Amino acid sequence: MKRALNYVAGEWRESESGEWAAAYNPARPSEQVGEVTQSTREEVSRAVDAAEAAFAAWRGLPGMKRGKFLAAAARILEDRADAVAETMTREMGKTFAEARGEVLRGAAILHYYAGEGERSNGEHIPPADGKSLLYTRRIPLGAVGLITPWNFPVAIPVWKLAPALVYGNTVVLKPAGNSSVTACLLVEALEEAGLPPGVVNLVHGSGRLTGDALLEHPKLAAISFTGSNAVGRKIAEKASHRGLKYQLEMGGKNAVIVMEDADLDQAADMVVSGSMKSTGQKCTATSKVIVMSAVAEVFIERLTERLRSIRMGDGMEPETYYGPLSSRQAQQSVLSHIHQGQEEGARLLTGGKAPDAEGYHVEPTLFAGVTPSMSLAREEIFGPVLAVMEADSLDEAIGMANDTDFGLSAAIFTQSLSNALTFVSRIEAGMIKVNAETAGVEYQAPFGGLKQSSSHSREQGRAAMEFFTHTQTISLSL
Ligand SMILES: NC(=O)c1ccc[n+]([C@@H]2O[C@H](COP(=O)([O-])OP(=O)(O)OC[C@H]3O[C@@H](n4cnc5c(N)ncnc54)[C@H](O)[C@@H]3O)[C@@H](O)[C@H]2O)c1
Ligand SMILES: O=C[C@H](O)CS(=O)(=O)O
Repeated sequence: MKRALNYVAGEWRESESGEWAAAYNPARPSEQVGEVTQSTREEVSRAVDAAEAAFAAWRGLPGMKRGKFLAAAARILEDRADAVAETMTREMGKTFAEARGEVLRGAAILHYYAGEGERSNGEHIPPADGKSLLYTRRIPLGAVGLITPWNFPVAIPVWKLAPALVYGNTVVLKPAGNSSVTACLLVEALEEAGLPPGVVNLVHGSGRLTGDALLEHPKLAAISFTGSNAVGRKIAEKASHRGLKYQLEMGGKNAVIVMEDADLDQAADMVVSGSMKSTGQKCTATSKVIVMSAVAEVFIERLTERLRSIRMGDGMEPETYYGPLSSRQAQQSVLSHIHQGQEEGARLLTGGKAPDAEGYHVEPTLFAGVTPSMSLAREEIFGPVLAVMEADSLDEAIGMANDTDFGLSAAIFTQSLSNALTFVSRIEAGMIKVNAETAGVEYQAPFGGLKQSSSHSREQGRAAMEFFTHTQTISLSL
């Protein structure tokens, strides 16, 4: 069993609080997989101090040198993919195959941002007088706080810390409680890559206590958060109160539209994958399908058949399609949404229960007859629950897909270029897919949502530079 310690100024330490939180395997709740040190406010504050102290020297390194540390960490992660993946599976439940893929995705992101250290980060602009030198440059922010969720314990911390570091910032990472052990393995890779002490710091503990301690530290230069809207709103309020730069990526209620001319087998396969992989615990997961009435019966039949063939189980077993929900609380929340859907009159076609087995499982669940006012059509469920709605036109379907406070991801299945372009031009989502599932983003492209899904900056790709740097405009008259 691993002890998740803080990593501050290059040293692994347990908290002076003497308090620990036990971590259990959601597939086998009797199996303890770790214990996580619970930081005090002072310890979080000292982590920011350490990041601030390391900032001047780190920003002073050439970008190429900073990038080489990231590339070294990527290679270490690649070498340890199996071990990190097993820890992730046993800590938060996703299948080993997905966990291993995520670790390699994290390594790929580190390699991508290593390359950023060699790319231009400013531009020369022709001056009005034709003589002076007018140009821009990017400078780092300083010590940055990163608060991350449990559902992508490697990919999300990496897609924040990699750009933060290569652009010259130092960081304090606060992972979610049920991904703390995995976060330690990530930071171990960065440490072994030779990052100087204080460049990366890791603190564990209660979200509220550590979050408040980060947000209140006068030397913190920015905060990047990924998680629920409820917490995001609190962070935005505290950050804006002190004029702190902040970035929020939050919930989603992601729709798929299935047109009459769609390849229905392809659409059914992609809807199942988008809604059920990772047990539906993705911000970009498909949660509602709006199908043209003319093909609804056939499509629902094919969807139901696929969902009933899904095998739940322990994510370490190769034949498992999806594992348990990440915690008992998550399982109960999903079951509560299912119950509310039934109370509101939606038709349960398959699933809907927790199987009589060890682990926080919920069956693949499909509802039909869902109307726009139902909670199944409006609220983020973050579980293996899919709502089918019917429409008679693309115009009606787009209206139903946009009828949400969120705007993260959306997809359409159609063979018609006209349908696809109409969808692209009118759907209110940051991530738009045609004939592909709503989940899955490419790290070299901007990622983020509209409306309440985001604070409207973008992560990943070169877009990350916008948040993790300031732009300076310089005019030299010689
Ligand atoms: N848009 C995206 O990129 C994206 C990606 C993954 C998950 N999510 C969202 O995250 C949610 C699930 O993740 P979660 O359960 O970890 O979310 P959460 O908001 O409960 O926790 C996220 C992080 O915030 C911390 N936290 C909790 N309370 C805090 C507080 N008062 N102040 C500061 N930090 C606090 C937690 O410890 C954790 O590290 C879902 O809503 C999902 O849609 C969004
Ligand atoms: O929750 C995070 C996003 O869903 C990542 S991805 O879309 O699965 O890549």
